Amino acid sequence: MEKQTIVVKVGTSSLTLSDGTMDAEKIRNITTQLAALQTAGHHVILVSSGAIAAGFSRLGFKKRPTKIADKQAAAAVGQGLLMEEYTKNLMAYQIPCAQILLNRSDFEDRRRYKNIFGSLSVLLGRGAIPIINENDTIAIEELKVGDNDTLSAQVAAMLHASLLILLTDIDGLYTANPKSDPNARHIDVVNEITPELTAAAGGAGSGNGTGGMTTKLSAASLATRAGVPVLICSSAEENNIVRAVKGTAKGTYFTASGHNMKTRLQWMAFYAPSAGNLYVDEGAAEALAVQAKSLLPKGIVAVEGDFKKGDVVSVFRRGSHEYLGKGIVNYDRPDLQKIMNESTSHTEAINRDNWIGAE
Ligand SMILES: Nc1ncnc2c1ncn2[C@@H]1O[C@H](COP(=O)(O)OP(=O)(O)O)[C@@H](O)[C@H]1O
Ligand SMILES: N[C@@H](CCC(=O)OP(=O)(O)O)C(=O)O
Repeated sequence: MEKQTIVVKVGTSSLTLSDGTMDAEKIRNITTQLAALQTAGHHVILVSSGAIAAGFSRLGFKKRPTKIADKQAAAAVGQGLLMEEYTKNLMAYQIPCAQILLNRSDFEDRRRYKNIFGSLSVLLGRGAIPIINENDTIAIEELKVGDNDTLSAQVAAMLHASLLILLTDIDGLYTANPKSDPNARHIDVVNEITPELTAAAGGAGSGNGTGGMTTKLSAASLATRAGVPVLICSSAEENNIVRAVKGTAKGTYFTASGHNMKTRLQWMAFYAPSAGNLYVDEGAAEALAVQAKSLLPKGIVAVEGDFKKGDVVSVFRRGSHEYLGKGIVNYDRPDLQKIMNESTSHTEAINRDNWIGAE
């Protein structure tokens, strides 16, 4: 096996018993497989849900709570218990594991983004398995929509992983939710995430999981765009993580649509807030969208926002306001405003290397 970086995301539905509490046997099974991959020389990162499941009964709830504050409290208790379980299992293989709690928004701040990358790189370089979960106590949207799927895609993209494995309680994506539609057919390979496919993806199947296939598809969209293929497969099949890496697991495989997007461009494409808008004429729109050229000040017809040199701005076609992409601008707004629309040669407004076009 060639040495690879593998990100595995395991959902609540794959870590729990039918009453919603943590299943230690399932955790042991997953860690055994991760240890096998790590021992074979791969870099392995686990994104694990399950904190709420591990904590609610210890906190005196009879069943999995539904109120946000209750879930956050349960997760605060359960996260430690979950890590205790992973640590104990991985210690048997002398593999250190690390807890990292993140939220989607941590990727939007450039310094935090770099820090995540920095510590993950050290952990992987020193043979540890990072175990990531949402920072549930402070999560706002994530607890409602089950965004560990997205988080795992963000991590896989950042690390230029060879594969993102989304382990769940079903063996892949179907044309409809098989739990409610007996005619649903399994989809083996997805080369393009079309609106029809998104419409076929429904919400969570059990009372334990959140997000269902909807969040798995948006995760697959982010990862594949950054150049990382994705496999959705079942955690119930024996040894399925190892089989997924070998290419023999049954599941739905999403081929990478992009090419190994540079980490700096990923930040710009997926997370960077836009500090302003530029509107360009037809010639400039053609140069950007078709000829893969830089944006010159002469092609800009209007600017909006109080942006500064080095900020990320969005670019639109004049008239139709079609979104063309995002880039790092080389001027403060007042300076660009003075020279826009002028044909004298100037430094590019956005250099091609700092540009990411719309899909
Ligand atoms: N088109 C579909 N194909 C397969 N599963 C689907 C589909 N639409 C909805 N689902 C549901 O998604 C569930 C998996 O998501 P979820 O319960 O959130 O799991 P996890 O906890 O692993 O994230 C499946 O059990 C299934 O019921
Ligand atoms: N962060 C929460 C789970 C949220 C989540 O994404 O759940 P799932 O859809 O089961 O992966 C927890 O640890 O309980």
